[in-house]
Amino acid sequence: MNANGQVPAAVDAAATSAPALVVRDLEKRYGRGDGAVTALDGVSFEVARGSVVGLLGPNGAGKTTALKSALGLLLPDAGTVSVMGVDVASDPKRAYRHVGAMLEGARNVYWRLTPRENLRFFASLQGLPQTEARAAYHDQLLETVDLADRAGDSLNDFSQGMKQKVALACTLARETPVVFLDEPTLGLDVEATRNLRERVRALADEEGRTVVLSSHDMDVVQAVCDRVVIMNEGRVVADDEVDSLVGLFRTREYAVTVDGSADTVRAALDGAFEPTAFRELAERTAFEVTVPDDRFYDLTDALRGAGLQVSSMSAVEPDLEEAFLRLTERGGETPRTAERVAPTPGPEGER
Ligand SMILES: Nc1ncnc2c1ncn2[C@@H]1O[C@H](COP(=O)(O)OP(=O)(O)OP(=O)(O)O)[C@@H](O)[C@H]1O
Repeated sequence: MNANGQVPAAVDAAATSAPALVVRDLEKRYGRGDGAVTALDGVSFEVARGSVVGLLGPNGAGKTTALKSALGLLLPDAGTVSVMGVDVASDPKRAYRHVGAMLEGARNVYWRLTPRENLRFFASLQGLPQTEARAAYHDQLLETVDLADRAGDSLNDFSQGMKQKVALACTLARETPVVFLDEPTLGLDVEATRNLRERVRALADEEGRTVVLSSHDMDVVQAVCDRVVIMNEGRVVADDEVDSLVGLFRTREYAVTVDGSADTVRAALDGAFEPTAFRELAERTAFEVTVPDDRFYDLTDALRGAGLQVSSMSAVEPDLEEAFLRLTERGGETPRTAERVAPTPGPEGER
């Protein structure tokens, strides 16, 4: 719950049932002629209300350009964005009332004010009255970023990391239904990172707010996000639940140990599979092998045919980092695996 004990920020009538964020067919090129860079090449995705969605991609994938377009800070060449049902291009002020953003490199806080004064200031800009409940909410936010004991000190003496924490708390103090966080854990220490993870989940689970999070920290993304949208070279290459993306690769890579030599394994599998990471143990050989779903029994048959007895076989547990690397490793070309996770048109389920 927020300072009012309810879902924050009044939502206007047009916005009552639309998804929190709808991005449709966004295109953006920077520059002209030979030097032009295509930053967004037909980007579409939706974010359901009350969910936490990670926007991921390697450097230059177009994440910041997409977020800036969603905030109306940048005009796309084509496509539309709506926030809580409000079209950003035709009604930017109304759309902006629904969204708070902390963009990388833009830490807009007032150095002469204290953290508590900053929070009050950003809340009042949003038209939120100063109540006791709101003051208590601000204390909670300062706890989250581990600055409760510095709440009354001037920011002038704060380190960069501390100012960033204040900026994060100020973004949340606007109590907007949608929050964009660009690299929110950059520069945060372990304790503050853990608090932030919990706070982000609480924003969605307890306050019903929607968070779009861009981060290179896959542990954070895997821990807090319901879904991820992965971009590469200006396109969406995956849009799915975190568990599904990780699961895409779950049954594919196996760690195998057989009774027999590495040479026998190579002779049995080479040409048909690509065994790697060989380790010869006494009388046994351990190796890893990637197997397409429909060829698992070809693998076991080939080993058995060579007289090799399998003493252990386990799926190598992938994580989001592994999924991310596999989905983006092939440059601009959409990876084959992503065809299974490409976004399907149609509304997201409301939570
Ligand atoms: N103002 C600009 N002028 C020219 N090219 C730009 C500009 N801003 C971004 N680009 C280019 O557009 C592409 C997408 O950049 P963008 O910053 O959106 O990517 P990103 O995914 O946010 O990357 P990062 O993770 O490094 O922040 C890149 O090739 C980048 O060089």
